[in-house]
Amino acid sequence: MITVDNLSFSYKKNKASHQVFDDLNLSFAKGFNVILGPNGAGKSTLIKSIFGLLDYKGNISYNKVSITSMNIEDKIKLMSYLPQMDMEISTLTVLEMVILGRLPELRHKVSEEDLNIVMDTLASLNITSLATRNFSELSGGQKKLVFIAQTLVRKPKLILLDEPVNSLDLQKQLELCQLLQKIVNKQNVDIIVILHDINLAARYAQHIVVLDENGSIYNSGKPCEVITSKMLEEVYGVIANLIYDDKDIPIIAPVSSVHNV
Ligand SMILES: Nc1ncnc2c1ncn2[C@@H]1O[C@H](COP(=O)(O)OP(=O)(O)OP(=O)(O)O)[C@@H](O)[C@H]1O
Repeated sequence: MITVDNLSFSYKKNKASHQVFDDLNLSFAKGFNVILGPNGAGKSTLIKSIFGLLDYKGNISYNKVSITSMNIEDKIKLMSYLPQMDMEISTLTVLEMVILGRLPELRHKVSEEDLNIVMDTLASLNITSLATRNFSELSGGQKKLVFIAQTLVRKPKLILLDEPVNSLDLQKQLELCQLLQKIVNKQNVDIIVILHDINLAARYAQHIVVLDENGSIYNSGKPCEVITSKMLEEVYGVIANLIYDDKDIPIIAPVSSVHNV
């Protein structure tokens, strides 16, 4: 899966520079990976680096093949990426928006295969009824699901999702995680998802990477190894009780911030 070696990156504007990573090394596992960490830790920057949007130092590889030196066509074949920021306005319908997700595969016209993949994806996200609606008139959560559909129709080997459950209701959050789990298991796809909901991460992730506020790795491993009261206090500054369900999945019950507010 993805291995990150000696990643260093700074955002630069005019003469100012903001370093996010200094010689970061980490590995993701096959399957369902989650990146956790507080605001500003560098989670989005890490995903953007993997997708090749940033000019970083170091090497990122997928199954030992360097993505860093891969050409753009091969990168697009390998990965699809859902950014955190969504476009709000479009004159297209939902169906047209999702078909756009297959742009690299389209050969001058939309084939029956393209349409089948798009319709199957809409059905798997329970949004078939939105297909002919105008995108701009959807709710925030419905728009999010359209962007997720756009990301999935590419049928990539690696899916990168930056906070995909934001603005989804509780049922849709669970359904999306279950769908991602199904895609991982049935289609042999690896995913890396940024989540702020630690309980969702605990339930669905096979491997968790925790970044601390300095953009360093605090810990990585299986949810039950990584999600601890100590981690919640040291990384998130939160006092929390942990209980375990019958499958030994940790459930966190936050009590308070370590700061007196
Ligand atoms: N375009 C940019 N220019 C300068 N600094 C940036 C830029 N984008 C992000 N940063 C800074 O880089 C650091 C990491 O940002 P990043 O968006 O990767 O964090 P994050 O962990 O995804 O945060 P969040 O959970 O709030 O989305 C932050 O300190 C942020 O202020």
